[in-house]
Amino acid sequence: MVSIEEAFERIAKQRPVRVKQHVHPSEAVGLHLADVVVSPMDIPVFDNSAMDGYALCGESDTYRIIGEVAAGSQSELTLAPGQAARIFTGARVPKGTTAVIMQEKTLVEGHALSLTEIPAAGANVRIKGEEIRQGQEVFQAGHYINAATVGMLLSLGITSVSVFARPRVGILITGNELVTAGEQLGEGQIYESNGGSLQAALQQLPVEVTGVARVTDDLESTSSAIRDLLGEVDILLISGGISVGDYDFVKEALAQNEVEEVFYKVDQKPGKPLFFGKRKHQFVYALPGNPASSLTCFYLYVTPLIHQFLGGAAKVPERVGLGHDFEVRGVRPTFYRAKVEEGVATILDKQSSSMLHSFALGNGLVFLSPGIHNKGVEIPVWYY
Ligand SMILES: Nc1nc2c(c(=O)[nH]1)N[C@H]1C(S)=C(S)[C@@H](COP(=O)(O)OP(=O)(O)OC[C@H]3O[C@@H](n4cnc5c(N)ncnc54)[C@H](O)[C@@H]3O)O[C@H]1N2
Ligand code: MOO
Repeated sequence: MVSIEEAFERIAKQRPVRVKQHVHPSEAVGLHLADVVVSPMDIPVFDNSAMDGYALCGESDTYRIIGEVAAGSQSELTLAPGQAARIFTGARVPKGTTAVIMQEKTLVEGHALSLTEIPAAGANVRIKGEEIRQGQEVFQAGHYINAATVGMLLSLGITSVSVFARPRVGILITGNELVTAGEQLGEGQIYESNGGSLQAALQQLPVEVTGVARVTDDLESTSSAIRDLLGEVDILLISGGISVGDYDFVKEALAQNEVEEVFYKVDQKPGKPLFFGKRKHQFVYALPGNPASSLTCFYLYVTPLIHQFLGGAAKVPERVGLGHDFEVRGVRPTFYRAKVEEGVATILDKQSSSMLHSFALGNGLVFLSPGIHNKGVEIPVWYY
């Protein structure tokens, strides 16, 4: 058995093989850039107006309006001192423009324009290249691609970026007692839920879920299902069958498939019988079958490895205040499902590892060591 810190460390030490891939920016959100991005062009692309109003040439009280430029139009208009042009936001400013005045600050009579305020030189003109220059490094390798990055790349006309590929993740569910929702429950049976909750948790991350497979509790089928899945995934998540019962075959089946143990059992509650192992460049987690244990282990120990595949850093837990006195009975350091609001954590009722309701009502896992904790102490939280 390892400590929680040791388990985190052994995962952090892994160096998954990151695969570079070229994708359209619209498919890259949530990923990290594998290479620098150098701008192929200036942004703004040309000098243009930031306002609907009038392009002016020179400083004067009145101007003569000699034409109009709309956004997207191709105007060859050139202004001489004392001349103005009607202009709209985003339109290229005519040659000779010294400033743009917004229309609210003008009086117009026919072709005569007078100003109620004198604009500073260059006012309301967005200059070609003022944001980004052609040849400039726009993003470093490793940059996290958020929605704005997608927009920025498209505004530069970029249609292909190099990213680290989404890891392929497979799920294998063990348990003879499990029945799929929608089917009839027999004696001693329960509805299967870990496949769905793990898949849902994965859907919130940039990974490719290869599928959810099911296997009965026997060594041969478990071993052959693991063999098949290891043919197609980077990370395999197995649910259940990892404890010490007579029908728990996962550990033996992993050994049969040459999956080396990195650790087995963590001194924590819930999720003690967690197994983490690897085979060459592939990783396997055998998550304890209890629904809250399986999801807790996923958030704590699977997500950091996924971030390593993607080229990002693991999330550091935030610190929040404990909203009430609380005693951790027993000897195992414990993760509790909590509702965290405005920096204050309330530990929810019904925390057994078989219970998902508190997990569903909460928004974070808080960590407490055994003993008494007073209201207001700072504790770490992993939001989910
Ligand atoms: N003698 C011991 N027994 C147990 C120990 C122990 O140390 N010694 N550890 C307990 C702890 S802690 C956990 S956690 C569980 C983990 O056991 P397994 O990983 O082998 O999981 P299972 O036995 O297959 O299932 C446990 C529990 O969860 C339900 N389950 C399993 N899979 C699903 C699923 N996909 N959807 C919904 N519910 C599921 C299953 O019916 C069991 O009730 O072992 C303890 N025992
Ligand atoms: O490790 Mo188990 O999750 O406490 O029930």
